[in-house]
Amino acid sequence: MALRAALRSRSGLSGLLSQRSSCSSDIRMCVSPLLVPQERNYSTPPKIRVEFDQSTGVAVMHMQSPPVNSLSLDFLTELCISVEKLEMDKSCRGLIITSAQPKVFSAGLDITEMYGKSPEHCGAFWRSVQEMWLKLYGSNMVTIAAINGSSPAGGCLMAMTCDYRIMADNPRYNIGLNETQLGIVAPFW
Ligand SMILES: CC/C=C\C/C=C\C/C=C\CC/C=C/CC(=O)SCCNC(=O)CCNC(=O)[C@H](O)C(C)(C)COP(=O)(O)OP(=O)(O)OC[C@H]1O[C@@H](n2cnc3c(N)ncnc32)[C@H](O)[C@@H]1OP(=O)(O)O
Repeated sequence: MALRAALRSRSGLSGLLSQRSSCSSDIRMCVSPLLVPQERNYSTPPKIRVEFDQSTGVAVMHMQSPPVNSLSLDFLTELCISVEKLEMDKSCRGLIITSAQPKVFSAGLDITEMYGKSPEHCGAFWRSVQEMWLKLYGSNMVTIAAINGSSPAGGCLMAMTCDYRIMADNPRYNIGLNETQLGIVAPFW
């Protein structure tokens, strides 16, 4: 419901984008080396589950945030912390990212994080988006997106930052960038 409300109100999204565009030139400087999980609500189930096989050196990261693994601040924070932990374990050489949700890899940025929120919250959210793709793109591990469902927008961005992508062969699964349809303009970064 909140997504539909946000999509109806383009002004909410464009407000966010104009804010972010104004600080787009210093996005890299905004990125913190470590995301502090201040806003993680520990009473909720984990959104990320990692299985690491010591014998192969390969970790599988299951995204398990119902219904559609949308990239909320909490989700991105957990994901980045999980990647950091694996990075610190030198025996982990490869990372496979996949979805535990049926039919959807990731629905992209959580629209509800961009609608009716304070500038501070929007800033923290945007930094977490940047942190996610910089961390995956810059990872020393071999990263693979096992795309077992639709992966629009930010979901596509996440997949694109991996070294390899393998997508389930199902005509119902979509992947690509749809910001223009949403009225979002990707800022410089
Ligand atoms: C912008 C620049 C960013 C970075 C700069 C760096 C690089 C630039 C390069 C890339 C840019 C990356 C861009 C990111 C922008 C975004 O990601 S904006 C988000 C765009 N996402 C979408 O438009 C996806 C919309 N959703 C869908 O298409 C479908 O929901 C989906 C195919 C994923 C699943 O379909 P289905 O299984 O039928 O489920 P429902 O549609 O019924 O949805 C179930 C509930 O989930 C809610 N929901 C869906 N998507 C989102 C979302 N993105 N955020 C929050 N909530 C979402 C939906 O409302 C349903 O909830 P309800 O049951 O109604 O309560």
